Amino acid sequence: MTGLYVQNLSYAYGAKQALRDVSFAIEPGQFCALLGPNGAGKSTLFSLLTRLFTTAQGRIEVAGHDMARSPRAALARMGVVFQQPTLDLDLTVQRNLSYFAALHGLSGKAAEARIAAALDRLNMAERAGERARDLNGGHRRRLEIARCLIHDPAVLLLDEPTVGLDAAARRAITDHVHDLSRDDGLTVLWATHLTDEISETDQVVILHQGEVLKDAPCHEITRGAGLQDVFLSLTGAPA
Ligand SMILES: Nc1ncnc2c1ncn2[C@@H]1O[C@H](COP(=O)(O)OP(=O)(O)OP(=O)(O)O)[C@@H](O)[C@H]1O
Repeated sequence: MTGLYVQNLSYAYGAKQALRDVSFAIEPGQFCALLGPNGAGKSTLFSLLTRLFTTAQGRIEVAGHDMARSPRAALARMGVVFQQPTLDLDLTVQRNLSYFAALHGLSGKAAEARIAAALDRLNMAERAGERARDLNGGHRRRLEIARCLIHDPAVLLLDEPTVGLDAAARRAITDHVHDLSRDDGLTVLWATHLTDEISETDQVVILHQGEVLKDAPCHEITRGAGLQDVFLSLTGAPA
């Protein structure tokens, strides 16, 4: 299986319980929005999914690999875009990608082919020779998404990837990642607090104060109402 499974996950910072018995499953090729207001626990969940933190309470499975028992295999199948950009701004687009490819043991023709395919996928092929510093915010984010595809992951995790972007760039990035799930079969977990990034057919997991309040297709959660109104009434937070 190539999906993402989270079962009974809990995590506390000392006395502060950040996640409480969180469970959800994302089937292969599904786009799932993790929707939660500030402080809901999204970043804590991402830290557990990327193994920055570990917990004895609960289970994570990535593309069939148990995170606790086979962390290397699980992480190898995962592409991650963190909330804070992590590009080397002094390197070209191509060098940013070849550096990342080398970290994953890819070099030579194999690396070149994967880099070309990833740039093409994000409509960035003509930017390969530009320095990352000279790209606008939207293209820098696209470059980070291209980079997370290089090692051929099955599951993509994106933590509020549109923060700081204007409306057009936000729309472009959101559309690109929806395409990756629909056309390429990638399983996507997209953390956000912005309901307009979510499509009717997306799975939506609503997280609030460390607990899952809803886990269903968007249209089942809204039943004709606006997602923003539903989210607001569930969490009491401005969407
Ligand atoms: N290092 C820490 N020590 C203590 N409490 C923490 C720590 N990091 C986060 N928390 C608390 O855990 C809860 C979940 O935080 P988390 O950052 O995971 O939420 P979030 O949904 O990612 O929010 P945001 O959108 O603001 O990043 C919050 O109540 C937060 O204050």
